[in-house]
Amino acid sequence: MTRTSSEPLPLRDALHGVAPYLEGVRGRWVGGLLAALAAGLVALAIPQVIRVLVNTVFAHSAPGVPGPADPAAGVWWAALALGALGLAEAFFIWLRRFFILPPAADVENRARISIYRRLQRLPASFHDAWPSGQLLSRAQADLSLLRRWIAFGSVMLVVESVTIVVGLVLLFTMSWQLALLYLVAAVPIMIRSFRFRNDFRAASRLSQDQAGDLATTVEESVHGIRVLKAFGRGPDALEGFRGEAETLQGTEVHKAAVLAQFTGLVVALPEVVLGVALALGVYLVAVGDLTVGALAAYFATTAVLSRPVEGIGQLMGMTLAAKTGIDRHLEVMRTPVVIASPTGTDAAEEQATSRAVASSEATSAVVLDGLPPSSGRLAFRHARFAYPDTPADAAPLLADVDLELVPGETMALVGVTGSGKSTLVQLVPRLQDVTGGAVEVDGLDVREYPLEELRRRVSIAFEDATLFSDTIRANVLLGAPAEAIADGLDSPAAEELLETALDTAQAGFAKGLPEGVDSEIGEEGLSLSGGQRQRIALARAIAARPAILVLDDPLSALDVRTEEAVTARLRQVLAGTTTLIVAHRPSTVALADRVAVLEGGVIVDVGTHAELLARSAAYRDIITTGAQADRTLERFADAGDAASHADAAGSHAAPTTEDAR
Ligand SMILES: Nc1ncnc2c1ncn2[C@@H]1O[C@H](COP(=O)(O)OP(=O)(O)OP(=O)(O)O)[C@@H](O)[C@H]1O
Repeated sequence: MTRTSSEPLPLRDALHGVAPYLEGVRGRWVGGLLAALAAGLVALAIPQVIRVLVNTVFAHSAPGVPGPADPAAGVWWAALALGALGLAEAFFIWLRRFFILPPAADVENRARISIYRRLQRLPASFHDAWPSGQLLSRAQADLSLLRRWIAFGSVMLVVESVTIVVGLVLLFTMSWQLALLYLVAAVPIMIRSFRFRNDFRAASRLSQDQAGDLATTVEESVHGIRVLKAFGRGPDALEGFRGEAETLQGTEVHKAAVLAQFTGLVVALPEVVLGVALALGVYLVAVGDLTVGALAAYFATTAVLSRPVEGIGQLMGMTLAAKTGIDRHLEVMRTPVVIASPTGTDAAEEQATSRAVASSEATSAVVLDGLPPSSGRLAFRHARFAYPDTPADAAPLLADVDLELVPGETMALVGVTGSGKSTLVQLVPRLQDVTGGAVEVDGLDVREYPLEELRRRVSIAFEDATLFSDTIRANVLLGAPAEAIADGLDSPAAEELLETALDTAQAGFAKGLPEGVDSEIGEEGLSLSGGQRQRIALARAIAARPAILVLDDPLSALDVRTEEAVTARLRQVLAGTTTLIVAHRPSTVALADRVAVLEGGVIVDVGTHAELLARSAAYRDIITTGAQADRTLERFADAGDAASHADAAGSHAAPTTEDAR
């Protein structure tokens, strides 16, 4: 999916958008600019010394013309001045880099941290809509463009413009006829530059968006490499990638052609004019209207001017690319955070990051006054929800969900595939927000809680267990209460929490890995089996010690016996924790205190497993499908390893059937 913004932001607006990143670096940028200006002016002074030098020599050698008293000394002084000016120019160039490079890297870093933080805060629906490659390119390539523009482009654009203006003034002081001739070349260049600006900006935006799409394709195919291999789709994926890469190549070539056309004009026109200027200059010297020194200085000045005149197109291109990068960055930064804390803590956090204030200070300020104590009560009050892309005339996915869980209760949520179970449970920690009605935790609407506090009370484990490339210890203790890990992830308190969580989730296999719980589990935990990943993710939810545990079918990849062992331990260890578990199989449902049936966007029945079996045809339908799956899995398990079954039932840390398999 390509995300292309049709309208570029007005310049003022774009600059205003990046202003927070520039705080504290403006002084150094100005210092760098002054140094660069000084270098440019020194470069322009060199031809003036040449003029004096040449006039001195020619004045002395011309017969009948009175020369200076000591022409040799004049030459030495001029040579010395040239050397000194060369050294001064080199020093000022060094000073520009010294002033500007560190703050430019700082700006890039701040912007990168800000966009990362923003991505954390934007709702799940934003991430559903935006391809990851687009976000990657906005966090990487676009910000590198910004850094290069601050460090080089912005400064040199000012310096080269000033150099051109001052150079033209100097040319006029030497010979107005020759200067006028040089200026004639500049007018068509300026006219052409307006068209260039529009063409290049459009090409630049297109290439940056296409680069983002290409990054998405790489990311998706690396992520799904097993599927591509298994289905032999590698060559097709390569073809698709080649197509996208060639499209980008075409755009880049077009971009280069636009730039080359402009640069060609900028280079060629002054060169042609210089040829004419040589003839005119010699004539002016011959008729005595110009000194030889001034003619030499004229050409030396045009040589100094050639770099800025030729480079101005590149610098404009760089400026436009950086502007496009800023627009793309701000597109993400200005996407509203629709799921936010009510107290304004989010805004404070964002500001704090822009100012590069230590994040720990910024995020810890959560107002807890007036919040009810955590008891584990959970209720859905006429909750409605429809995804944003639902047609206006279609019924919402969740039409009117009314359900209450008492503290400590385990409730299973069942429903046919696609009935909205996962969506419903995501409303609890506000991964999605209700579009009507309310979800209450401990008697208070979840939208009334600071997000940090809500997510402390509610912990969730998903069917699709996402792990991070870190140790098992770090993954499990990811959401652990601050007090448990205050002394580090290997403190006794953290160790105890880790033990209990792994034991409850039947994830004892972790201890058998080469480095036990300190084993690195590879990118996204792909070195583990699906069932092992699910159990680590479950242990992570348990280690958060929530008042309310939401489990979105987190045991689906386990065999029936391992699942039974996990569920039985869960009930023991989490006796006081309210648990809402999305379930498909009778084995999970049977362990719940009550079961709620979701159908047609409403809860159609609530009761114990036995009660529902007796009275609900919908429930019997759903559960029969689940039971068939159970039996199939059981047959696999029986054929597998009977001995590991005995282990699983008898010892919590022992390998389960799934591990043995
Ligand atoms: N991000 C999304 N944007 C739009 N529609 C979505 C999104 N996520 C899910 N849906 C749609 O909402 C419906 C319910 O999905 P959901 O995952 O909540 O169902 P479920 O009952 O959990 O299904 P399953 O039992 O298969 O896991 C489906 O039709 C699905 O296509």
